[in-house]
Amino acid sequence: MSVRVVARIRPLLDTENDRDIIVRADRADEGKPLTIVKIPSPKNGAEEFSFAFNGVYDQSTTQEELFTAEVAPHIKALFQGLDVTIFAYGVTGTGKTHTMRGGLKLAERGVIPRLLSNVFRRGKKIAKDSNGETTVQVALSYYEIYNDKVFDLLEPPEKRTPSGLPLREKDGKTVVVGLSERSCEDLKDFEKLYIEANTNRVTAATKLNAHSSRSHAILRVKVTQISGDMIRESTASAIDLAGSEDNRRTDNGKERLIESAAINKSLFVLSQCIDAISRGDKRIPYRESKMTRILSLGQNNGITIMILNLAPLRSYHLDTLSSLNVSSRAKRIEVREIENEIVFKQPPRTNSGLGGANIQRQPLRPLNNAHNVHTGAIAAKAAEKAAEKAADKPAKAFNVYTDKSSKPILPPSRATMPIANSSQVRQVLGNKRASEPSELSARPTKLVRPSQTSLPRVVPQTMSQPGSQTLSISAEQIEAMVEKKVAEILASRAAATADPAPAQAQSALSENQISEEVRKRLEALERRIDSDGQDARSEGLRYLLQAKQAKERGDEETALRFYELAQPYFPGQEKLKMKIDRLRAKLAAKDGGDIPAMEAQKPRKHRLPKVKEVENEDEYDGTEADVDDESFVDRKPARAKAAKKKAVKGPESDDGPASPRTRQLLDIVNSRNLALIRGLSGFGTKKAQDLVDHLNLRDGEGEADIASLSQLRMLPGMGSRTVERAYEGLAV
Ligand SMILES: Nc1ncnc2c1ncn2[C@@H]1O[C@H](COP(=O)(O)OP(=O)(O)OP(=O)(O)O)[C@@H](O)[C@H]1O
Repeated sequence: MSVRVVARIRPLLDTENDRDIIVRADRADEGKPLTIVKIPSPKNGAEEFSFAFNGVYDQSTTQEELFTAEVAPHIKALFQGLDVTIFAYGVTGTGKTHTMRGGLKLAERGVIPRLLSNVFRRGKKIAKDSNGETTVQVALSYYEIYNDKVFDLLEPPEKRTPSGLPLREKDGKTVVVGLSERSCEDLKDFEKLYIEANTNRVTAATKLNAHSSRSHAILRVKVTQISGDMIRESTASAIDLAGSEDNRRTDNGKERLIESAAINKSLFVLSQCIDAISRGDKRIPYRESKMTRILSLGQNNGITIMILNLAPLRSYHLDTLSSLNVSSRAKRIEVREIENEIVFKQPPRTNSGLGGANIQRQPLRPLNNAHNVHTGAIAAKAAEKAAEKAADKPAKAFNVYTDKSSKPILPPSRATMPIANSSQVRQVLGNKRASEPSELSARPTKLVRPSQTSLPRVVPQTMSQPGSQTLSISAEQIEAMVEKKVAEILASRAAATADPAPAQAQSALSENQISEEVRKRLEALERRIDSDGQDARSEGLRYLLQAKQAKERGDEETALRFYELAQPYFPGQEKLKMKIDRLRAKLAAKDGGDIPAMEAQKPRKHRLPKVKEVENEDEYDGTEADVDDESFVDRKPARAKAAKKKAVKGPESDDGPASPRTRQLLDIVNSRNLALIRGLSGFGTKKAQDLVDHLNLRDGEGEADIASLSQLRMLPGMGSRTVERAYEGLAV
């Protein structure tokens, strides 16, 4: 089944005026359910765009109607062993939290409390119908992803470590290592835990001078059915994503931009994943952000429902178009519906392999079920009781009331109709980046303006990971870079948003364009990067990897965005800068010069000799191939200079024929044979692996073998000393 994508248009708030309504729900045919969202073109109000969804819920839709139509039908499947994921996507203030969490009153309860209520009710029924032979246990995990770091919300904020909890792949699923899990007997238990956890979320956010809605919140409800020695586990995940708004249209200060960059990055990666899946690419960039790793859209077996929340107002116009574009593509994602199999109780394992102080253990699963068992423990009844004292209530806390049986309501637009064809989705804009009417900034925001001091505190979290080589960068520089970078990213994002044509044109470019070989190499590099942990260099490399992949598919706008994201990690690197400049100029030439003026006018100087001098913009075509993308990685300007200097008086000059020893060294290097390279003097496994990865990357770009020692010295992680040691260590 495809990911089911439904849109929900929220009603007007008291302060909003119905004159400003521009988004409306519609149906494909008279008498059919609502499946279409209509919105005018920002450039020409007379023109209207239509986006088709599996279901559309208009302003009058109640919480109960939405739940009954979209979530309740899947509770049965959950108990049959299928995992269910429900996530809310949309701009800040469009009703994601209202939809997922809801309000205080019974009728205002959102998807999450209703889901729990239904789960408990069904669990009780199963136990009763089986005369107590089957017991149903419910356990909760609740965590947030803030600035691409995972924090347990069932633990008090004081217990957080700056780097958050790590993720691991286990049996084909992404698990959060060390995440706590609490058993939950009934709705009251749940209410207490949930309120306490949301208080933790607000407290933690306040400490950072941020707003809790700037993180993605993930509630995981694990249902374990035990019958004799048989166990069946399944999980319902309810995810309230952070707002996907464009910062140019909010009153975000510079400080918030760092945080926004993390949100934008994860949501951008999400949209990249959606694009890649809908194009049928083999490689989906899940690993580029924690949120997408956890969400694993289209990878997880089970049922996925994406709720796109929309505000009907003009002040959200461009953001609404952007989110409509992303989510309407998500419909094409196919999800395998595979039940989690029943497993049998076995003696507990002594070591699960996953560390972490809080990790719970679970019974050993038979290996033949390993592909779909859940990790994480069945939280024992003796699980830690929630702290008695709930401090300040969260801003949007709600009460869960005992469940009253409610009249089932027919789904207003439970559409099983096939997705409308793409012709129904109108092209939105031309190529030019949309300028914003001034009224677009008028919408309310929930963002808290932080103090000036928050920037240096937040930035080093990202930049100062172990292994980072970019620490010399000052807070001011970062601030300037971030400001510039975000402005640029958002400018190009708006352009992409305003014009879905390139994305659709891209879908015509098949993934065959990335050869199998290149894909393998990229994946190898990705794994390598991943194993490097979270250091800033890895982060930079990830962006470079993304950029290269985008370039491979001919998506230069995306490539540019990723190169720009990578830039702060490789400060002072002329090659990268030139690459960015060139791409900008090239795109500007395509777009008729409509790029941020400050960039378009940049003088092109300090070119490295290797790069072809460019006289006019036409000549940019084809100049990419002669630039080694990653040659700046691991290299500070001073170091590059030193390497150059040494190249002249190295083991041997590159002039004239290579000596036998040089030949021998180059042969070993060019063999790409890990064992041989590791055998070189001064090479450890990591260095050897880095070199092989890099050579593979060069291959993917059609670059020739390493022909000289000076060329070798210029490779990432090499340098003169390494080359000298390897050279000296060779017996001729
Ligand atoms: N369907 C609805 N009915 C009534 N009020 C709604 C509805 N949807 C949203 N609202 C109201 O709109 C406001 C914004 O909603 P909410 O906070 O849920 O947005 P959000 O998308 O979660 O924003 P953020 O990304 O900042 O968390 C709230 O006051 C909420 O009560």
